[in-house]
Amino acid sequence: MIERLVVVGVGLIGGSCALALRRAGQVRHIVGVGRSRDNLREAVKLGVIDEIADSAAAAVRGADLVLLAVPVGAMPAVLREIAPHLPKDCLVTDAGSTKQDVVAAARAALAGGLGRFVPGHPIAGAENSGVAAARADLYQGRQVVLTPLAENAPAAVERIAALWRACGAEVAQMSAEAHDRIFAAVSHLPHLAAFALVDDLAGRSEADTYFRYAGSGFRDFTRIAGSHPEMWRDIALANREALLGELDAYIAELEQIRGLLARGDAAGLEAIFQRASRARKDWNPNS
Ligand SMILES: NC(=O)C1=CN([C@@H]2O[C@H](COP(=O)(O)OP(=O)(O)OC[C@H]3O[C@@H](n4cnc5c(N)ncnc54)[C@H](O)[C@@H]3O)[C@@H](O)[C@H]2O)C=CC1
Ligand SMILES: O=C(O)C(=O)Cc1ccc(O)cc1
Repeated sequence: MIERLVVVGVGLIGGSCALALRRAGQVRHIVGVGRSRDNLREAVKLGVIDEIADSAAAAVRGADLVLLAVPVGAMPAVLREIAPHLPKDCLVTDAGSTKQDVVAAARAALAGGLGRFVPGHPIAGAENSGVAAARADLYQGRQVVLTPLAENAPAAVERIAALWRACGAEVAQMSAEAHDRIFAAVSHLPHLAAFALVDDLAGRSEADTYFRYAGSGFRDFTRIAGSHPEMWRDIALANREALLGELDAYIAELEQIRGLLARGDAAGLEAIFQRASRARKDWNPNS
């Protein structure tokens, strides 16, 4: 049982975790901290948090668990603010979409107390943000990746893993480096590609006509272009090196397809489509 859970950033991700833990009967009192007073008032109204704190520093006094669910660019300042006020046995975890930058920020802010910080990333979410989008079942059947540090005691890692399992998630572990390399390819690049396509079309003089006729393929490819701009700015910059590598690989693949198309190479095009179609169906036949 968590006696006092502090959620810094009560939006889609932090709010959903609070709702899930409450539903699982794992938490007694939830304190929310954030930038927007209106959002926090809504969080109280929705039963996501019990109390609004004026600052992260004030909130963490007496806490036994702190979840950081702010955009990754905001993590360093939050970690610096809470560091001097964390009770001795209080664990801190995060939900940031990138891990090496958040770990570096924790290392700088917590120094000797680094063992209390267990980095994490729920692989569940949506293009919607804010506490109004939070759902108790967001993590049901989804994966959470923890990237434990050498400084973490096994019991600390297990406590955070148990927290996510109580939310309905399966928990995996890998290094922060492996995490950022993998998610650059399967999450960060697709978001960039979707933003780019929609931005290109939206900037055209006949944009309304294009959008009027766009069908389900366009909808599926671009749903995530409606995602939170500030959050994705932070993710792209935090994972810049890996993302640049993935962008180069994707551009090279597009260049290859462009060459085949320009030459009218039907067999070459079909071979690529064949490989991709089979891989996509093997990955997830039902979606
Ligand atoms: N949206 C998604 O699908 C997923 C997001 N994440 C990560 O979770 C974190 C939160 O994302 P969401 O919940 O989607 O965003 P959100 O926008 O719904 O919630 C973030 C909350 O943090 C608050 N906030 C922003 N800067 C702050 C600051 N400096 N101090 C205090 N509060 C601040 C905002 O007011 C907002 O209430 C991000 O690090 C994101 O990368 C991880 C997995 C999925
Ligand atoms: O909207 C979607 O489908 C997503 O891809 C959600 C998402 C966004 C960011 C993450 O770090 C993890 C999952």
